[in-house]
Amino acid sequence: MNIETIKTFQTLKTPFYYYDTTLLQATLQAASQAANEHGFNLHYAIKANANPHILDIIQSHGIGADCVSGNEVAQAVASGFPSEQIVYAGVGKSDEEIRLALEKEIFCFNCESLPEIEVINMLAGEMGKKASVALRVNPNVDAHTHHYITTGIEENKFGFYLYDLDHAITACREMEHIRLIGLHFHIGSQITDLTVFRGLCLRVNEIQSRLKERGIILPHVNFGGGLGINYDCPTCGLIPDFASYFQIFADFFEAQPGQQLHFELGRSLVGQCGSLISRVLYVKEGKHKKFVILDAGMNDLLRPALYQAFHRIENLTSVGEHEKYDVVGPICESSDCFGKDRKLPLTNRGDLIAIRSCGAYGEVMASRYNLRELPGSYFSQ
Ligand SMILES: Cc1ncc(COP(=O)(O)O)c(C=O)c1O
Ligand SMILES: N[C@@H](CCCC[NH3+])C(=O)O
Repeated sequence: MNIETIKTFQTLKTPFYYYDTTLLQATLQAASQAANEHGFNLHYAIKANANPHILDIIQSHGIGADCVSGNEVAQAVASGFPSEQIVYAGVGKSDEEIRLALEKEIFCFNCESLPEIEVINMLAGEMGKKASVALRVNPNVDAHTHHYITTGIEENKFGFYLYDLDHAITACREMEHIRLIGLHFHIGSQITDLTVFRGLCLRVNEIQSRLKERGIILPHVNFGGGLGINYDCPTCGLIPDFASYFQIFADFFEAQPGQQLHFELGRSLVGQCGSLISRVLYVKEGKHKKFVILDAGMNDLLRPALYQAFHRIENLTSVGEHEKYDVVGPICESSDCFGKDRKLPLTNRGDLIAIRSCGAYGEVMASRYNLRELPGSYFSQ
């Protein structure tokens, strides 16, 4: 962040999210180019950041949308994502949400259980429509990420378990208002070991050859999202290595003739462009440590409290000698801590602090806990 930007921050009410739109544009460009090289279809997982201005920028790159609620579907449509590029996943779609998605004629429901598909079939019938459906399969592939954000092993609630798949396909084919068009996978988030995706490809190959023996080839395969970002050193990896990520699917997935591949990236598209900017309210000396108390709390950025997630913390306005601090918020919870023993320049009341890599699952997970205001958002020019 340059001096002019920091000067502007001084005039703004903190805390707020700041988005570097130049970086966002460059990231979207890199991702689209890498996907296009292989003819892959790219969707943006709106759950990562649903700020309308961010959505405007993303949809202008011709990227589709992956949604997980009726409101996300409505927002995607309102933001200009074409219906035929909208997919909708989630283990608990309500009747109202399903009706809305049918009305908007989205490309595909990524379905997670037979009871859900039976309801979609019934509602589509009532509305005189046919719903396109992909089965989300839980492939039992460990994503080697934080336990809370692993979604593709059998203990997780997500998707059809492998032993249920044959039965589910047969059942779908008997439903009058369901058009079965594909398979969907999403094994977890913040995956930094790319060999995990190779493992996913190999498992999907096995699943496909089993289906092929039954004469079943579905035209669409969706590999979900999950590509991680570098939280330890954002500047070392401002733009994730999309080329290597997509190359894995090109190399290891045995696509059937005419089969289309889809991806739903969230974090890797928006994570590095956002920072949470806050002010130091107090510096408090404890017996064993010093605390920097910010005017931002876990209600503004939940990730450290929820997943013990690491985010880099920078003092934007002080330089010089360093000290170790615990950087905490004002919320009445001990987990309201953004970082322990962080080395920062000698820090004072009024200093501006940036918490980096907050573009994904930051603003969108903010709450009004303790009846605090929601954080604002600003964008680079
Ligand atoms: C079904 C589905 N697709 C895509 C994503 C996006 O994941 P990520 O932000 O890790 O790319 C998620 C979130 O984990 C998801 O649940
Ligand atoms: N919210 C999580 C990721 C969950 C992704 C949604 N399935 C995070 O901040 O890392």
